[in-house]
Amino acid sequence: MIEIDGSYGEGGGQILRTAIALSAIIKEDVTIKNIRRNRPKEGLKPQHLKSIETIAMICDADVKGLFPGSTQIYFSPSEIRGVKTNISIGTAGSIPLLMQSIMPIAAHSPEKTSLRITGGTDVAWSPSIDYIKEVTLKALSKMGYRASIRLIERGYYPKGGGAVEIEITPSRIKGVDFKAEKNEIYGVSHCSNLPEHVAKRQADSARKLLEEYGRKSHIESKTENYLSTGSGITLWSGLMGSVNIGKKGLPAENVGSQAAQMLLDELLAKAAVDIHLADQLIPYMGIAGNGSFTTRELTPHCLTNIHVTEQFLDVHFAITRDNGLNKISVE
Ligand SMILES: Nc1ncnc2c1ncn2[C@@H]1O[C@H](COP(=O)(O)OP(=O)(O)OP(=O)(O)O)[C@@H](O)[C@H]1O
Repeated sequence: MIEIDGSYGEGGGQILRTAIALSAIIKEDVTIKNIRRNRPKEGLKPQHLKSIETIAMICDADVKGLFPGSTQIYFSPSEIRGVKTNISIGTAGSIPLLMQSIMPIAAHSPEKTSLRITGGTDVAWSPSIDYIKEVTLKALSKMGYRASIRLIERGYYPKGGGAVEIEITPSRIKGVDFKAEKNEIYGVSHCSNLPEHVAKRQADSARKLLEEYGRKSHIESKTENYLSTGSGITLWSGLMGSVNIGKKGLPAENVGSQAAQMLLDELLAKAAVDIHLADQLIPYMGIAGNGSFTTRELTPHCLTNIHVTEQFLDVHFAITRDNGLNKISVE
């Protein structure tokens, strides 16, 4: 049995997602203690509970300690199988983060996995659904990963009510040496139950700042009347993305220009992947047993994911410097 200390490094929910996913893939029991110790309110939140419940269903696992606020769980997996089911995280729990926990496992199933997930699609401290589709999945597809994602309705904090369908096809993950790419910039600026000009102003201000740096962009504006009220913007270019969520008191112009600035920070660094994709790729590179990328900054999320992945798989990640960037390679 593997023991993981959930307070290590970043000490957040990602340790849990990576540990449970890898436990299911290598079929080895795991105990995780001190869950989310470094967060203001430690223990399992609805998003984490639903992730573990869904993974337990996919691999017929025996789980102990699965309740809201729990700080220790024991997870004992069996065979992975394809499932077709609906999952409701409730309110605005992050759909992309639940997907992050399930995606590595579903690729190892002998059958397809089809999930319809309800919750939040565009919430703070999480990739947006557009980021998962346009950045994460694009990188993973280069590694042989096969999935399709369909956005049905957006869900914003606090009401949620968003819905997404994901279908994952069994696939073999292979390592890739990711290189910096030069691509056009795309984006989607959206709002719900707010005037049309909110999404438009977000898009216009992002476009304007990108133009000042000589970058042309194609940003769609969308206004809908969904269950929840909110706004946001996701920009992407190759394997770089940026996400910003609107909030009361933050002018739409700032939502757009901050997203553009975050993307520019990534593009100007000329690394292969952005700082968020970097941490997300680690478990897949571990599974593949090879691959590399450069990234602008090594985040605590990335370093923690490396540590957790190394506890489960017989891999070592080397961290070196390459032309002023951080290079991560599987050895
Ligand atoms: N703006 C963003 N764009 C893309 N990915 C993001 C963004 N913000 C966060 N992420 C990703 O979301 C994940 C967040 O993990 P983290 O452990 O912080 O979340 P969590 O499960 O909600 O836990 P906690 O509530 O404990 O913070 C990481 O993979 C991170 O890279």
